[in-house]
Amino acid sequence: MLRDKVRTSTTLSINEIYPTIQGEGLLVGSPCLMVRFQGCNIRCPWCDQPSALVFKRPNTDLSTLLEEIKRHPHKHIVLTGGEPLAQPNLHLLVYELIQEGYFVQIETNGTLWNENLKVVEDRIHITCSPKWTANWYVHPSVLKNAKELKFVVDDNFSSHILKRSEFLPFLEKGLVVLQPEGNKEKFLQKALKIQTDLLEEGYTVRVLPQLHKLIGLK
Ligand SMILES: C[S@@+](CC[C@H](N)C(=O)[O-])C[C@H]1O[C@@H](n2cnc3c(N)ncnc32)[C@H](O)[C@@H]1O
Ligand SMILES: Nc1nc2[nH]cc(C(=O)O)c2c(=O)[nH]1
Ligand code: SF4
Ligand SMILES: [Mg+2]
Repeated sequence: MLRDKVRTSTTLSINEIYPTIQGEGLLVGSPCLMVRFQGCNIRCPWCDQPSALVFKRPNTDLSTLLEEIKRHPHKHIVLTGGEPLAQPNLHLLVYELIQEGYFVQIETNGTLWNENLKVVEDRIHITCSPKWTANWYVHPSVLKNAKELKFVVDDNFSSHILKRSEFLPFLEKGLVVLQPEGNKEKFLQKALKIQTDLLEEGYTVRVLPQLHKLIGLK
């Protein structure tokens, strides 16, 4: 059967799969299965998943990956990395997950898109985290489909980034999360100051440290 052939001939580059609580963004607190891919097209100096940036493990075929996912009770699947949209076959996994009734979230730096996702674009929760290491570039299709923008607040971040024309609609709709780099106190205070200043201008942004790091989860 064609579907079986696709499942056994398709491979993806997996770093790790583990159950946890969504520690970031608008879906924070939700029990989820983290599916972390290997490889990323950019390099952020403070990336907290450095082991996922390299290709250490051999690829996994789609059928084996689906069997592993189905062994868990979780319905919320977080596709992350590394950069999940750098996986050429990501769409084939997403099709299968949606077909099986999973809630699919993609954590992405936003620089890449996969046109094969167009047919399911309205059924994925895309969390886009734009990066200065990519000069804040976000692919137009990611901008069109993202449910939230999550900015890491570090020394390079400032609120005028949020006023860029491509990000302003998210700011106006209250769909921006400020995430202090490394949960560091100085970046938490910077994020809170930005939040207060923006409130004076009529904008509401959320400040959310990485919950999993605070409660000792991965
Ligand atoms: C490791 S990345 C993987 C997915 C994708 N490459 C991306 O950057 O969105 C997952 C999330 O962790 C955030 N992140 C990475 N390192 C961080 C750090 N040191 N402090 C806070 N957030 C960090 C990223 O901005 C992103 O929102
Ligand atoms: N608990 C937990 N939540 C997360 N949300 C996004 C993560 C990521 O690395 O993409 C992440 C992570 O690494 N752990
Ligand atoms: S884009 Fe994401 S995975 Fe890639 S280096 Fe930056 S934070 Fe890490
Ligand atoms: Mg992480």
